[in-house]
Amino acid sequence: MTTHSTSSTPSHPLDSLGWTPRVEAAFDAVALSSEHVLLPARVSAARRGGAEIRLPGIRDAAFAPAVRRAAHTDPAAAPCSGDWVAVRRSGDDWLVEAVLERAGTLVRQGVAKDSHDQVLAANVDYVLICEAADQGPNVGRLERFLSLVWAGGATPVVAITKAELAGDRLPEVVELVESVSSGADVHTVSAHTGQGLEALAARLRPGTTWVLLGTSGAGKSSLVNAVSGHALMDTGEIRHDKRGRHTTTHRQLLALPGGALVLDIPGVRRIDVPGDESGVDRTFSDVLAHAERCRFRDCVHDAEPGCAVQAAIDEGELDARRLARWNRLRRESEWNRSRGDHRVREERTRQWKALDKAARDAGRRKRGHHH
Ligand SMILES: Nc1nc2c(ncn2[C@@H]2O[C@H](COP(=O)(O)OP(=O)(O)OP(=O)(O)O)[C@@H](O)[C@H]2O)c(=O)[nH]1
Ligand SMILES: [Zn+2]
Repeated sequence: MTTHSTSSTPSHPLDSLGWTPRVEAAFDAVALSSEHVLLPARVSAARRGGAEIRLPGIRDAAFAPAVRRAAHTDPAAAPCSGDWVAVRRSGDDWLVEAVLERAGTLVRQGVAKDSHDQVLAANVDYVLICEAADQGPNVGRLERFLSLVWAGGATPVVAITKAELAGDRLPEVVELVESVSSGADVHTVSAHTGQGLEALAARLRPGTTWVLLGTSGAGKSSLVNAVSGHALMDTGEIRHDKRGRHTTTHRQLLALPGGALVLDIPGVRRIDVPGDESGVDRTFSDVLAHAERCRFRDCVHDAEPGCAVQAAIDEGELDARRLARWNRLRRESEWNRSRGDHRVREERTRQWKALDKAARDAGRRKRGHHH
């Protein structure tokens, strides 16, 4: 990697991993209360029962097999890609003592009966949502991705990839994407012609952490390579010979030459809208703005008198299909929330039962002593 140390200001050795004052404060709080000497490290890849970590000055990722203080019952508390952790040396191993508080996460909703939410990436500043210009675009998918990103607290940026393939349709594609991306910047790019790469590269500020989202073949890897000027990621053609993606040499925390970091997470196939409805609300903030002017507070924007949403549709300000998609995502979000609540309730009941039984057993033992 090229180093850009032309300025005289000494940079913190952790800067290249995305170290920030927020993370520093979180680390200090943990380190000060520990009896051990702890070092901060960043997780480049999560593994079952451990994590690959990066420490400054140590080239290769180390494997940290034990997670001491992360809750064992909740997989969401186990280290994931992008996490900052406090580690200590133990013989030849690094032990993860604590997972530091996260900001900006990407969470896969646990929708199956017993499934937990799974944190795919942590401490993410920006998510670049890639949608290929020659395939649609699929605005419904885009809205799902946007909801997911907003709910996790990261900032979405949209990239219309393979721009040159859209030909004359490009302006139409851009307009459509922009019409559903309220609040997110849209970049029109091509890894092949170089269109829009400079503008995008300017947004990849040093020390910021990015995740790329998009369907397989959307051009994510090609874009990272083109924007960084290096073949950092395997693209479609190369992978053909390798069979399958996450091979042994696969690095999940990539440092771009400009200083930004890219977390390469396994493909997000299913996009379940998070139960946290704030993501959907934020994605559809334009529709919500109309809804605020409806006559009735509990307006369902169907056929009520004085419905400002329907009025906006009649006036051509709002696409009726967008309203339909909003309703659908809100329902899904509500459903996922209630399932999550149900799971939490069941877990709590289980815990209470176990506690109750333990108390009864203890009581029985005690009484046994008296007799
Ligand atoms: N014409 C054209 N093709 C592109 C462009 N960017 C990527 N491609 C092609 O699209 C295909 C998929 O690109 P990748 O970069 O591997 O896509 P990806 O999103 O990383 O795919 P996954 O790793 O499977 O998620 C490859 O054959 C690329 O050559 C572009 O700007 N223009
Ligand atoms: Zn209404």
